Amino acid sequence: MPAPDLHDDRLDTELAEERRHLSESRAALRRMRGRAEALFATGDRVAGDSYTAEQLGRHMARRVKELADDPDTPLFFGRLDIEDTAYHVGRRHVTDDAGEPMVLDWRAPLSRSFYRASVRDPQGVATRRRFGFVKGELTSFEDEHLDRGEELGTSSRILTAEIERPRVGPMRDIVATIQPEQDELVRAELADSICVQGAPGTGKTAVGLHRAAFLLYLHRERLRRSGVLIVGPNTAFLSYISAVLPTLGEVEVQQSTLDELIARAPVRAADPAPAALVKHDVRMAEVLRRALWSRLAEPTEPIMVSDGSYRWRIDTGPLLRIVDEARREGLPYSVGRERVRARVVGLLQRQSEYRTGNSPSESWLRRMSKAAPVTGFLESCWPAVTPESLVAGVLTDPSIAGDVLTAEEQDMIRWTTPPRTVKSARWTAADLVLLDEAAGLLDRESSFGHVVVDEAQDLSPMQARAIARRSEHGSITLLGDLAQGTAPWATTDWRDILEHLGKPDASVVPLTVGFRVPEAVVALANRLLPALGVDVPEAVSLRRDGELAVVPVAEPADLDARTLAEVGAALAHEGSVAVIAADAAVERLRDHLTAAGIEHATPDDLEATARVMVVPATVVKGLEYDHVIVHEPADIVAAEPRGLNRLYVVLTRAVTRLAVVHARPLPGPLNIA
Ligand SMILES: Nc1ncnc2c1ncn2[C@@H]1O[C@H](COP(=O)(O)OP(=O)(O)OP(=O)(O)O)[C@@H](O)[C@H]1O
Repeated sequence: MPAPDLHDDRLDTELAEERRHLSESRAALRRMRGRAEALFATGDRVAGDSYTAEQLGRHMARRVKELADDPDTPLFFGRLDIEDTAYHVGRRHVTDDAGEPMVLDWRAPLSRSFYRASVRDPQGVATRRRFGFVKGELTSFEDEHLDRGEELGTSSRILTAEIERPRVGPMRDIVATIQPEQDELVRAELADSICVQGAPGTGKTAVGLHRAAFLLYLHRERLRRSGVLIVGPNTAFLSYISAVLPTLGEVEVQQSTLDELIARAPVRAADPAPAALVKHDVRMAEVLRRALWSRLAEPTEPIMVSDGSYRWRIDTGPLLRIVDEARREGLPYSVGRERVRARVVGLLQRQSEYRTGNSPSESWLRRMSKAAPVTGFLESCWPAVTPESLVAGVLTDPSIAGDVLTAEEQDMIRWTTPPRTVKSARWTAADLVLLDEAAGLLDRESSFGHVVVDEAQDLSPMQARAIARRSEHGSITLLGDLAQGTAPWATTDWRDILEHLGKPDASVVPLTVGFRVPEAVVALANRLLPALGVDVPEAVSLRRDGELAVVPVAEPADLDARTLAEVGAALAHEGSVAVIAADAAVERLRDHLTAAGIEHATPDDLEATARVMVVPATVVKGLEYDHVIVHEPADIVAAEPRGLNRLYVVLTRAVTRLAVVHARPLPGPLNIA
């Protein structure tokens, strides 16, 4: 019989101890949750009034939710040994009944060393331990004895396994394996606005979401009041990322597309491309500003108003001064209008005080502010305007733009048949951006404490201004890749967008290490880069595994069948499968899958169990799949002006295998050997 391996024995004992710590931590978390639930149940009885009861109730409900334990997610994933004390690092704090920490939240100051300590700068850490899990079961660990000069970096087995694991379902958090360059961004100060330029799969989305969670932890009360907003490119993307923050215990972050954020009216019409381009141009802000303020007029008549006992009069001279002063104060239009009204009433009040010796009552002041001569004066000199009436005015007669737009541009946005009333206007998506700008000229927009914008390279200047209004008193994290810009107005220089966002001094930080796309696939996609007209660093993939197949099909009629055969081949492996095709081919391909009896889903269906999806090229941004089958790249390129950028996005969605099936010649830049 072979002698027992003492080394293995020691490891087994340690593993058993760690497992015990895990189950004790789970039990402690259950008790924490139990206590929170008990408090929740009695909350309304201890609260003094219904408002406090509601506030307390909401707080407790959130706390109970935050303390939910997901049996499939490890409660801790690392351990730091510092001066003979072991600290387990996990998704949230867990304390024992005496309040002693059993697991430290990954965002706690001490946990920082888990991500940053190195042999060169050990930060007091003797050993860093990473745990391997299979479905919530602790199965292994890996130690780095920093005090003995051992450091694994990206060769960590556990990191590699995490990166290479097959993808199924929505995006997961990366707390266990955040890399030092990512951690620096995640833990940046709340006051700092940053712009992350990163090649596909470098973890930009992950960094943005983890930064939001980190800021909420550190500035809980402040950000709870002002709010944190995540802006993503489309609903499929938002569904994909929606689970990340809740798994990190953050359940109160607003996640929205830009269109949803500014949707003050339904979209019922579409613009021709040239008109949309003009409407998204930053000069439209100036056009709207001019159109609005040109509505002011000089007072030409005095105000004469009676309160039933006396008659009062304000001459045009003082009225002119009031309007001029309010104009110079630079207030939003509607705020200025109310200020003018208040000053007019103030003058009436002074006259009344002078004549009667008494201060008039509140109701007298209210009556005067609504009196017909006062509102009549306002209507002629500072008329009420709504966003809809302002934009409708400009689209009915764009000549108000003067020399800001050329005559040709004015013609492009002019309504051919103006609606009978503003209410019946059929707004386009670009009009909503204008309506939002108009609303911002009329009133103050409330600002979030922090805004994360993903795929930000696609923001138009006017869209960036919509976000600027919502982050005026907060900071932003801008995430994107200039090479993935597909919108007609996509930026080629981050400084331009940052300027429109009102954060010109934000630093632009590159991320270059790719965690998604295998090296061979990155190499293919990188062939497109020189043709994209942007200056960005190439991605370097951490993944040496993965497969790439370019599949020529001789007969165009066989293209779909060959694509289906690739789906069949992919299904023999573990993980998700996506056919990505030009939008026009999507329905047809879905029908083929149905006819072949292959279960399939759409990308925004979170509940779907099917492993296969057919995804239109225009919605695949930000998403990833284990096996990607790209159907006819030439059609994807031909479908839109920035088709090559779209193809670059499409080719960089694969985690394990990419098959490019084509009957037409491959787009030129892909052919460079
Ligand atoms: N430190 C990490 N550890 C493990 N996985 C990571 C890490 N960083 C990123 N990933 C994984 O790599 C994949 C790509 O990340 P993410 O989607 O955030 O990249 P991205 O830069 O936003 O990509 P894209 O430009 O295509 O939108 C995701 O599956 C993410 O979980």
